[in-house]
Formats: sequence, C-alpha cells, structure tokens
Amino acid sequence: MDETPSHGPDAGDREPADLARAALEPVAGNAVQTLRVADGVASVVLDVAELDRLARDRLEIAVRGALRQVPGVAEVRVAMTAERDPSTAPTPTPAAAQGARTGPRIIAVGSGKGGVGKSTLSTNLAVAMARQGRKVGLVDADIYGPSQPRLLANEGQRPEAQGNKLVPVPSPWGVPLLSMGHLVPPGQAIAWRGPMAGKALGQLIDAEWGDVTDLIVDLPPGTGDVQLSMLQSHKPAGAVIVSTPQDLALMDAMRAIGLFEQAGVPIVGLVENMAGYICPHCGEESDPFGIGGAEAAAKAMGHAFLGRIPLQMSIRVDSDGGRPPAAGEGPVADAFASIARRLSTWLDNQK
Ligand SMILES: Nc1ncnc2c1ncn2[C@@H]1O[C@H](COP(=O)(O)OP(=O)(O)OP(=O)(O)O)[C@@H](O)[C@H]1O
Repeated sequence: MDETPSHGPDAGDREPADLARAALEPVAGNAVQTLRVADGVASVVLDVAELDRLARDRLEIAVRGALRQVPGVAEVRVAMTAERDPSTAPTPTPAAAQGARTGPRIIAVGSGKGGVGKSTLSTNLAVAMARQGRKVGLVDADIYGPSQPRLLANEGQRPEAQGNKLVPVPSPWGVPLLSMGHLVPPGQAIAWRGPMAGKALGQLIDAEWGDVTDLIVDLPPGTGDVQLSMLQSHKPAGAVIVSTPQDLALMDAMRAIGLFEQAGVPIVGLVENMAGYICPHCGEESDPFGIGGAEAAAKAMGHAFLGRIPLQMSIRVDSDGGRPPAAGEGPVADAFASIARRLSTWLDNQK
C-alpha cells in the first residue's frame, strides 16, 4: 500500500490532495506546477514548455484519467503554461527582485484570453483607487492593441521626454497614463518581435512617474513574450486575474495564474467580469456567460475572490466614450470601488 506517514496510516485517511499528487507522479512527474484539490475539484497547472502539441494532448488525457480515479475528486481542471524557451524562464525570487526595483509598485492585470475585460478593469481599478486617495498610474502594456488612451480620454496626446525618460500623459481622473497608443498613430499596425516589445514596455514602466506609488499594468492577453519580459524585468508586487464566468475562459485564467505563480508573483485574486446581465428595458436578469464560475475557481485554487462586475451595456458605451464607469455613481461604480478597496488593503498588508 502507498503510505504517507505524515498523513495517516492508510490511503483512507489521506487528503484528496495527497492522493491526487501520488496519482499524478507516474503520469506527469515534474510537469506539475501547481495542484489544488478543494470541494471535489482538482485543479492542476502543467508546465508543457518543452512538449509538442501531440505530447501535450497525451499528457492532458493521462492527467485527467489519473485524477478522475482519485477518491473525492468529482471534477478535473487542467491548465498548461506558456510555450517558451526554458533558458528564458523567469527566476522565482520575488522578494529580492522587488527589493532591487525602484519606482512605483507594479500590479499586473492579466487574463489568459482576450476580450474578457482586462483593459476595462485596469482603467476602472486605477480610477477607483485614485478616487480613494491613492497615487496611481496606469501602463498600457498591450503594445499590440493599445486601448487605454481612448478609455482614459487622452487619445492623440503625446508624452514629453525628460532626459531619456517619458513623462506620463495626465488624464481627467488623476490617473497618469503611458501607452504605445500615445507614441504610434492610431490604426498603425505594430509588428514587433519579442525583444523589441520588451524594450518598449520597459520605456513605459521606467518612466518619470513622480509621486505615483502604485502602477496598474494592463497586460496583453495570454502568456507570451511581453508577459515574460514583464515578469523578468519589472517584477510585479502582485497580479489580479480577470475572467468571465465561462469554463473555457476560466481554463485560460488558470493558465495565466500558472505563469505568475511560476515566476513567484503573488496572485492578489480573481475578478469575475460580465456576470449577470440586467436588461435595460425590462429589468430582468439573465446570465449569458453563467455566474459564479470565477468565484468557484478562485476558491478551488485557494485564491481570493475580489469581486464581480455585471455585464451592462453602459459599461461598454461609457468606456468607449472615454468616461470610466468607476468615475461615476451607482452600482457599477460601487463594484469597481469595492474591488479597488480590496486591492488597496492587499497592497497595504505587503511589507
Ligand atoms: N462588464 C462589461 N459589460 C459590458 N461590456 C463590457 C464589460 N467589460 C468589458 N466590456 C466591453 O467588452 C469589450 C472588451 O473589453 P476589454 O477591451 O476591456 O477586454 P480585454 O480583455 O482588455 O480585451 P483585449 O484582449 O482585446 O485587450 C470592450 O468593448 C468593453 O467595453
């Protein structure tokens, strides 16, 4: 019998997580980055950087098969970390790296896939935190499709340079912003390779931020070069992950979490966006993408749930019009304010 002395005399007394770990050992070995079992859901993040597509598929099937056999596991969620060159893997030394950085603390806002509301959350978190009295700046690291100048209504303005550093562009809500959108004419395609993209991001982050203490960084979706460069060169103090409640989006969110965890960046928590649609005509509530999925996933992975933003037409319309909903009044502004307070509390509790 497979015994683990520190967890009881036989398998019947062992925790599902221990049993799951033991079941994964022969099929996945050191590909397992993180494993959590909670409320019958086993969530595993696999490092598949060196595997081709076929090998990944095989690994996923084997992992799912092994975990389904584990007593106490009713559902299996598998996420895989980025394709990358192992020699460029970030070194997990968060404390040392943070100590070495000068300038504002970075809070990365990430998601595994596009279109889930990462930019919307970044803008409104920054605006809500500024409203609560913090000195917050915003970096639009989505250098391939910058949207923040429009969302913060300072499109068309150009940052000045002070020495060899950029000076962020002010916005009407007290949140200074730097975005590639300020440097490249709108509509012009930017086709950079990884190292150039990393350099551009460096210029936006290592800018003249003045008295800004907290820098929200709106990452591009996914787990590619820009994210890696970000983690390696500009160690964030923490990461906020945004997802819709859908299963598929959550899988992607788990992938993003895997990337941050692998680099030793603490996860502040998850935000569920586009949950619960209230019809502007009849007032009836429906859930096009489901509801509660991100909260359940956060719980299953042992992370905090920071809050929920409803799916509401006014969010898109106001955002596109350069009026961040967090700057207004009402339930949507309150939802952003509550998430901002949670993030501030987390930041204040860091050394
Ligand atoms: N809660 C919401 N209710 C209604 N519309 C929303 C909501 N959140 C975001 N949107 C809209 O959905 C679209 C995508 O949002 P956003 O650009 O913030 O996503 P993203 O994850 O940053 O996307 P990308 O990956 O393209 O950068 C935008 O038009 C935005 O206004």
